[in-house]
Amino acid sequence: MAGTLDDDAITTHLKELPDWSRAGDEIRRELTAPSFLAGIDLVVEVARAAEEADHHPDIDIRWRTVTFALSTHSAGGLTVKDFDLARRIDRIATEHAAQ
Ligand SMILES: C[C@H](O)[C@H](O)[C@H]1CNC2=NC(N)=NC(=O)C2=N1
Repeated sequence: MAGTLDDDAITTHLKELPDWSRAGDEIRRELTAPSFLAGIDLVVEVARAAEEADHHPDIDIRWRTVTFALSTHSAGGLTVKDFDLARRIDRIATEHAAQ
């Protein structure tokens, strides 16, 4: 299993992910989809990517606003798996025109 990253490594990863912010042991991104259903489509695609990676975000859906939170619960902190999935979510968001 991937080990937890230290503060320096987390800061370095976050520099490449400007839409994500750290909140303790997790990173978060809030997105606004063009419509409620577009947000749901985005969530479904992220869910497929999460299953493929066997790594699952916490997801909050409020009309067109979707928030993803990533943490590696089994490791007790942030690992490369979180940043890999964050990059994947960014690509999916771009395809869905979510900001
Ligand atoms: C057995 C399986 O690999 C684990 O339960 C996975 C599933 N998805 C997970 N997702 C997240 N975010 N953190 C985990 O520690 C985690 N563990």
